[in-house]
Amino acid sequence: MNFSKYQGTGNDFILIDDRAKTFPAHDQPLIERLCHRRFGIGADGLILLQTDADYDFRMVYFNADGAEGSMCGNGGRCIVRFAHDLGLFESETRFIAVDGEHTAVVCEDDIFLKMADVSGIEDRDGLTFLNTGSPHVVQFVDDLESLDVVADGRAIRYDSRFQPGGTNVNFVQVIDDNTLFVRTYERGVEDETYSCGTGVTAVALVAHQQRSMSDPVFIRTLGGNLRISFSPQPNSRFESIYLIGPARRVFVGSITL
Ligand SMILES: N[C@H](CCC[C@H](N)C(=O)O)C(=O)O
Repeated sequence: MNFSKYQGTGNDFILIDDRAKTFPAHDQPLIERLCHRRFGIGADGLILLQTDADYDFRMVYFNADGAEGSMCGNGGRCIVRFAHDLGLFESETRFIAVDGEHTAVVCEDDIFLKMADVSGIEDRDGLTFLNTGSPHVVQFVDDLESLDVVADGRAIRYDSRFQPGGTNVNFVQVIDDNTLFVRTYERGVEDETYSCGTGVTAVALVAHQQRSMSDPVFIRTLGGNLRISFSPQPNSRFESIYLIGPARRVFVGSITL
């Protein structure tokens, strides 16, 4: 079985053209092994591209632990690039994912990915929480460089306030008026990743609400730079949210099952 490897700001994914629906999508140990960085290809997640009668394609996303995940923003940009490389559309596409419809535009290196509308930002006993397709905590810190993201992130990920599903955790340092540095602990990978698309989207919206940051918000991650534009609405609602940044094919190969 053939696969491609893509990365979006260092969040890396195995992409499989599953239009023939032959991939064993319920084999969780197999997906976990393929994502394993010693026993497999190595990736933060695995994404199937399937057909859909009403859209250009369907995105089915699995976390590195093999379980089907919620929406993945960097993976969304990667599957748009993959579909473009497969010749499924020219410059604009419409696809369906676990959190509903997405549109995207390919513009040279960058993919402009429209994210789901956000319906509110909560305060869960002192922690800021919102859902941008995946659940995220956003916490501002003063010194992000020296923070123990894995230990501090894991404590919040398993905190009772976010059970049963748990949450992803983003730590943010303000760099200047419209730039933030973000590091993320990702649920389902159970580690820090180089970047998280739904995570930085959550961060940008919280920065607008709590720090009056205007769009576009520029984000630095360990794996590169992203920007987020959005249209704020009353009651902490946000529409027309775009996650903008690069997504590239790294290599192609075949899996020996
Ligand atoms: N890396 C992804 C997030 C995956 C979400 C996953 N970790 C979960 O919440 O289950 C992104 O770029 O948005």
